[in-house]
Amino acid sequence: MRSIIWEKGKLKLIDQTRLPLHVEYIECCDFHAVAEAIKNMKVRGAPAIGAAAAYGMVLGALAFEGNEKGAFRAHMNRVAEVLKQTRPTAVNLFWAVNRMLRKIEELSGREVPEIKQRLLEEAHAIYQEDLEMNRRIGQLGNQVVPPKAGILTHCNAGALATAGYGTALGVVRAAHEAGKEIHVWADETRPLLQGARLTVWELMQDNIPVTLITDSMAGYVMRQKKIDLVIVGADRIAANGDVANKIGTYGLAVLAKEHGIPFYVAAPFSTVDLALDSGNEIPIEERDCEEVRCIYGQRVVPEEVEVYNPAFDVTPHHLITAIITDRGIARPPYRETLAQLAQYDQDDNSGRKEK
Ligand SMILES: CSC[C@H]1O[C@H](OP(=O)(O)O)[C@H](O)[C@@H]1O
Repeated sequence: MRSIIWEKGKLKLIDQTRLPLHVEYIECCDFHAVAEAIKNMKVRGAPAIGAAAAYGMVLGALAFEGNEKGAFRAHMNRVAEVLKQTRPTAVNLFWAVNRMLRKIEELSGREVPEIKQRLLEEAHAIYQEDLEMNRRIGQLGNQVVPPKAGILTHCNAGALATAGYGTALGVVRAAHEAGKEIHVWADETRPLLQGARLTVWELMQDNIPVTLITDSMAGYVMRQKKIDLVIVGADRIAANGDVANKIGTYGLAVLAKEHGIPFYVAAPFSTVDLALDSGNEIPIEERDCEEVRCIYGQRVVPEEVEVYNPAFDVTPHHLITAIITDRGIARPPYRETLAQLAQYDQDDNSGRKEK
């Protein structure tokens, strides 16, 4: 399935808040609609948020009337700020919007109509590159998956969270396609149940064996030796290898360490933020308390109970076995190996475009 479709000058998104019971697309005709879809998690997942925001920039550009370049740039800076204010943790959002702003600067000598067309091409490139990166992540990640493995996942880092194929689930798909005997144990992932609603749905569509567990069962299934490796996605990776990911990831990493189970993170290199020295600097989104009080809009707790709802946590690098990226697998010491992979893109002669 495709979570993001550009069609006839509009952006179509699967409404992920309605899955799996309803497969519905929403149509975004302007950048405000894209911002609302990101904020309300109708589209979610770090790479998917980035791609959606890039197309949001295109919608903003197409709405600009006239050809005065200074006014166009001022307008696009306002569009960028609206999109950047939607969610603070996934660096892919800021990476994608800034890449679109750089493209506008690169084209400062061109006329506005041409800039608009080139922005659409750049958004398509971001989307297509993400798809290619995920397949590369899958290929590389397959190396760490034994011929027969129980794999624990958390949240959804699949096709729905990206331009397609997935990051953590990209590794799962590649192992399955390679004929390995894998069984996925999917954490439901409270409070919004991305694991129960999205990961399970994706894997069942691909006939990949999956068992749903509650988040609190993870330690017990590890103790029962059902798990051979844990693999999760990421929303932001600091220079020292600390990883921000869906709330509950840190606890999984501690449990994996206790049980001697390898713990992998899979992400495109655009998720690495070398400007941040450690995970202490990663902004953690806190979301509406009603997300914890209700399930599918049905309140399940006493009204007005105090709630704390951080959407992410930070897993310290010493709990992470390896970080699987499209540029290679980084292992400790991450500060050095991530910096080497950053250089890889400058040296890469495979014809891939510079970011
Ligand atoms: C492929 S990155 C997916 C990443 O994003 C999710 O967060 P959210 O559902 O709030 O957008 C989660 O952290 C996943 O690991």
